[in-house]
This record gives sequence, structure tokens and C-alpha cells, in this order.
Amino acid sequence: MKKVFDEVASLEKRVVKDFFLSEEILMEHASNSIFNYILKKFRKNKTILIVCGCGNNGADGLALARLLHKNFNVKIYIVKEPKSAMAKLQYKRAKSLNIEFVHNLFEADIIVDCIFGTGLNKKLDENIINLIASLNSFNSFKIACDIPSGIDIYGQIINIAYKSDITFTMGAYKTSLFSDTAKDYVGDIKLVNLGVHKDIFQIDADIFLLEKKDMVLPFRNNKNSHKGTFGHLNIIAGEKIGASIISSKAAFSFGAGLVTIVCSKEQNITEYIMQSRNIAQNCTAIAIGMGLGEIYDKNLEEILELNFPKVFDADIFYKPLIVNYLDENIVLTPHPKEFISLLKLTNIADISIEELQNNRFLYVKKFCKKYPKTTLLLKGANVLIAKDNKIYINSYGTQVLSKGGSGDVLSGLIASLLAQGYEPLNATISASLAHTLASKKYKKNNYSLNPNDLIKKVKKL
Ligand SMILES: NC(=O)C1=CN([C@@H]2O[C@H](COP(=O)(O)OP(=O)(O)OC[C@H]3O[C@@H](n4cnc5c(N)ncnc54)[C@H](O)[C@@H]3O)[C@@H](O)[C@H]2O)[C@@H](O)CC1
Ligand SMILES: Nc1ncnc2c1ncn2[C@@H]1O[C@H](COP(=O)(O)OP(=O)(O)O)[C@@H](O)[C@H]1O
Ligand SMILES: [K+]
Repeated sequence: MKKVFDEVASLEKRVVKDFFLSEEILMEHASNSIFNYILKKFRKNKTILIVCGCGNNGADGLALARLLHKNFNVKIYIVKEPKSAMAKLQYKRAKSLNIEFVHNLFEADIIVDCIFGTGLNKKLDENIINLIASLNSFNSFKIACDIPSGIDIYGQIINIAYKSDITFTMGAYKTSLFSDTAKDYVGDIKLVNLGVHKDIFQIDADIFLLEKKDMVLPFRNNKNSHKGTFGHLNIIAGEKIGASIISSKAAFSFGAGLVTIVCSKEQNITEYIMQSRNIAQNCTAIAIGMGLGEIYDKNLEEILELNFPKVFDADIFYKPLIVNYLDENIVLTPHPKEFISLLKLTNIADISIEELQNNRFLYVKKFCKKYPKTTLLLKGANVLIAKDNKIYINSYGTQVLSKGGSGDVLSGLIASLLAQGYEPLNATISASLAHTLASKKYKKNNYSLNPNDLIKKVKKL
């Protein structure tokens, strides 16, 4: 996993102060990394339009223009006269090299957005809104320097934002790049080294970006085993049995030795999944909430009192009783609407879905502060997993997963690992990665995936 920071300016200052680098060295590294990328990826006859603002983001662009000049057909468009010292210096250098400055935007082969970086601090005026809209309308390959212009430090769009194919982020990953809103604007994200190794540049973090290698699949080590070795998951069925069936199939495919659906009447379910009226004697984990609908408090309480690891999903986030059971045994998998109900039940906040989506990191941190031992997975375009005041981002999911039943597969995968003895945070991280990475293996198109297709892909990880 990689470290992620809310702000990077203090890290830059530290490198200048403690390791005697200069702002100029950092900037040269920033522009050089984009230069090298363009040099490798594109032929030399391509036109490149670099759009520069008045601060150091613009200065990065002017330095980049200097590096690209004579290698490519480079044009600079100045949005606002250089204001920062570095922007003035880089402007002077670019001018002295006779790089062409243009006064009209055009559809270049490549556009590099260096209008605003982390310094964006107010609403965009009409001219800049129109300018970004024009850039977005061009069919060029679009690069963003540090962050797509128009996205603020909270990852929100103030008026409009540049839509890039790739973003070069300077020095460290920023949380703003991983808001759900930003996901349609950042494109691929590349981390740029600013002159010292990232382990020196970056201090301790409490937010992390998950990588494929963080996924631990439930491979079986010992040949001398039996079904009981791999746990017995009990899924509490509710009014909509389909949700439990999907979860049970996902759980079975992900290694649980036995899976039982606990239901009050006989159901027509998959033959290898067991069914029972009661929780099994040898149960090792419970999943509850998916398709639950109404349930008597007394019945719910009896289940919640059982001392097994549990996944709480879906309808359970509307039951006030659960707030008494949010301990280290519990994994919560709400989507945003369910999470605002949980925030209300726990007296943390009474907010709208929009307020949550604009501040996902903030409300996950608030929840974590009150319930540090519980594992939380907040669903979304970028999934946030949290425990012990640390947040883990899973950014691999895509719109292919926006389907009824995708969440039931996820809860089944997590519960399966819990049943097999994984610690709750590790179970949640590995299952969430398996869920999203499996979905990426579905290549037909991005609209037709169903839960069974997803489970098939999980089997092939
Ligand atoms: N500080 C350093 O050592 C480094 C800085 N770097 C670059 O510097 C950037 C940050 O530079 P700055 O702090 O100068 O900030 P920016 O270049 O992002 O923008 C700041 C300027 O834009 C103006 N501005 C902000 N919002 C505006 C709006 N809505 N409409 C009109 N004008 C607006 C501000 O008044 C300010 O003059 C980073 O994103 C990165 O690209 C990199 O070169 C790496 C090294
Ligand atoms: N656009 C998207 N990008 C990434 N992941 C998504 C997207 N849409 C949905 N998902 C994922 O799909 C799952 C949907 O779960 P949920 O909304 O609970 O559906 P259901 O309860 O019908 O199964 C979650 O894991 C969510 O993170
Ligand atoms: K930018």
C-alpha cells in the first residue's frame, strides 16, 4: 500500500528545510517527469499546448515547455500573468528560448493543464470556466499537472474541472484525487519523485492507497484438512432470499468450508449451500442484513449477542439496536445511504447523502474516532476501509459494479474470510480487492455484469 496525504505543501517545505533542496529542484523534477512520459509515449511531430496559470502550477508548465521545446511543436497559453517568483522565473526562461506563446486555444495532439494545482482557493470566474470547458471539448490526449484544475483540496469541483487522461501528482498522493467526484476527472494517477526517495519525502501517514499485492487470497496450505478446517459461515436470510443466496455463493467460492443460510421456512436455494432454522453449533462467522427487511428486535438481539465475527450489511443499518454491538468482531459494509443512517443512529452526524459524498474522508474519520475497533467499509466509486483511525482506499472498482447484487457478493466474500479465521480488517481489505479486481477481469462491456459473472471472475483471481 502507498501513503496518501491531505496536503503535501508541508512535506515540500520539510524537504527544502531539512535536506537543503530548493523549490527549483523540486519543480525541475516535477516537469521532468511529465517530459519523460511525453517523450516515451509520443512521436516528435506532435503539437503540445501547455495551459499555464499564475502560480507554481503554471511554473511547472513553463518549465515543461522549456524541456519539450525543439523536441515537439510546443505552444504556451497563459491564462493569467505569472505571479509567483518561480512562475516569473520560468516565464523569463521560456521567453528567452523563443517558445511560441499563443492567444487562442486549439485542439493540439496533447494538452497539459497547469492552470491550478493545490493553490486553487476560490470560485472560478466565467473566463476560466469557459476555458476549461473548451479544453474538455477537444479530442486531445489530456494531461493534468498535480491535480486537474478545478478540483479543490477536498476533491470537489467548485464550478467545472479539467477532465484528464492522466494526472501527474507531485511528491505524494493526495486525498483530493480519491474523492468519488474526482474519479471521472483524474484518469490514471502517476506519482512523481521530487528529488528524494518517497520514503524520505513522505512522513508517517494514516491514509493508504491499496495495491494488488495487498490482497491475500485464501490459499490452503495443508493437505491434511477437511471442510470444517475452513469454517462455517451462517448467513441470516431475510425477506429477500436472493441477497443471501448471492452472498452464500460468493462465500463458498471464496473458500469457506461450509455455508448455511439460516431461514424460517424451506427455500429453493443452490444445492451445495445448506439451510437451517437455527445457527449451526460449529458456526465460525455470521453475515446479517442483506435482504433482511423486517425482523423482530428480540430475534435480532439473540443473533447480535452471539460472540462470532460478523458482517453487518444493508437493512441492518436502519436498526437502532446495532449501536450496542459495534466492537472489534464487526465489519460494517454500508453504501452512502446506509452510512448516513448509521451516522445518525450513533449520534455522530445527521447529514444528507450529498454532504457525505462531498466529505467521505471526514465522516469516515469521525466514525473511526468513536468506534476505532470496528472495521468500516464505505462503498462507493472509491471504497474507503477504516479501522483504528487509519483509512485504506480501494480505487480499483468501476461502474461495471453498479448493479443490484454486487454488494451481496462483497459481503459474502468478507464473511467467507471471517469464517476462515482472517482478522476483520485483513478480511475486509482482501475481500474488497478481490471484489474490484475480479470485476476488472470482466471484459465483455461495462454494463452487463451480473453477480454470477462476478463470482466466476473471483474464482479466477
Ligand atoms: N512548492 C513547491 O516546491 C512545488 C510546487 N509545485 C507545483 O506548485 C503547485 C502549487 O503552486 P501554488 O501554491 O503557487 O498554487 P497554484 O499554482 O495552484 O495556484 C495559485 C494561484 O492561483 C490563484 N488562484 C487560486 N484560485 C483561483 C481561482 N479560482 N481563480 C483565479 N485565480 C486563482 C491564486 O491566487 C494563486 O496566485 C502545485 O500544485 C505543483 O503543481 C511543484 O512544482 C512541485 C514543487
Ligand atoms: N461506479 C462504481 N465504481 C466502483 N465501484 C462501484 C461503483 N458502483 C458500485 N460499486 C460497488 O458495487 C457494490 C454495490 O453494493 P450495493 O450498493 O450495496 O448493492 P447491492 O446491495 O444491490 O448488492 C459496492 O461494493 C460498490 O462499492
Ligand atoms: K493542474
